[in-house]
Amino acid sequence: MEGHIPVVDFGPYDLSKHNVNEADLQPLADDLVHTFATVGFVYLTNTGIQKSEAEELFGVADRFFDLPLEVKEKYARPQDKTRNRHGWVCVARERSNLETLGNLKEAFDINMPLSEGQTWPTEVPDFEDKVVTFYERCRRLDMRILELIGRGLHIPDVPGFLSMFQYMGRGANSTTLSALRYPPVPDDVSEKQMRCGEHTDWGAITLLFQDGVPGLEVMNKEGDYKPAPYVPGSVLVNIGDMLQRWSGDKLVSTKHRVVMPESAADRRSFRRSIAFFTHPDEDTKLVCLDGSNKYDPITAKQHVEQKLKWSYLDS
Ligand SMILES: O=C(O)CCC(=O)C(=O)O
Ligand SMILES: [Fe+2]
Repeated sequence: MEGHIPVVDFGPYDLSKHNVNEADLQPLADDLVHTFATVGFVYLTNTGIQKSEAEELFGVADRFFDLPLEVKEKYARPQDKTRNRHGWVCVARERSNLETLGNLKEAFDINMPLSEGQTWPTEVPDFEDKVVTFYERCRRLDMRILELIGRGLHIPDVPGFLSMFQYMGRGANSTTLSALRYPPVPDDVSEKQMRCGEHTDWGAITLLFQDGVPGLEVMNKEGDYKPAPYVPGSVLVNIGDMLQRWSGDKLVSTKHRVVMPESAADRRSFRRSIAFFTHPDEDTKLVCLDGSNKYDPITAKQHVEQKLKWSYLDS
């Protein structure tokens, strides 16, 4: 338990394990679903994804973010919301909710496969290779977590549920890997400014890899924000709005934010994180997994379009 967020050992189903007995996985599946139904967030240890793998990605992202503005502009994410969400997002362009200021963060979003006209930044030669490798590691871990969620929810057709994620990274699926970097806190910063304002994630689940600079806070059952610091070697996983709706509100999409750190040293530091926002294929009908008709069965694509309507400052 790190604060109010449980730490769960994913060892029984880490990425190196094959032909694992279903019965041996059920306790882990039950544990995960219980945590996602109550807290909405969990730290997974022993996933098979090493700390060094995330650090390599922080490194290539840093090399991109350190490039001059005019170079980064070439890779700016298009404003046209109907297009794939791929590219660079400059500091303070996005807001997390309608009340807050733009976030003090810079991002490179990767939504594979790239569409026509979208490119990898050639100024950082190993960017594409490192991102594609890490994306695949996240995708594989995702499929295992989703499988356990399916088992823990006692969905009758778990393979059918997993098949709704089959185009992740390959086709009509809006799963996005976001490399994030928060700049040092300016001296004259407004008290209301956040690194990332209060929000819930939109998708099914999110994998989050953080560096050691604090600031992430997750709301607890009492409605208070509590720190969610980096637990070495872990992956922080949370439920998004789409899976909350899809599960008929059994699993909870919990509010979180990234505040300015307190110590002078941390305020002078960049904060880095990688978020892997996992979505089902665009044409997936979100028919309540519990067999109820609590929500209309909109498609995953319609769900994302509703969320995109208000997330930009300049629209
Ligand atoms: O950077 C972080 O630690 C969290 C970012 C986040 O919650 C998001 O981008 O949705
Ligand atoms: Fe988030």
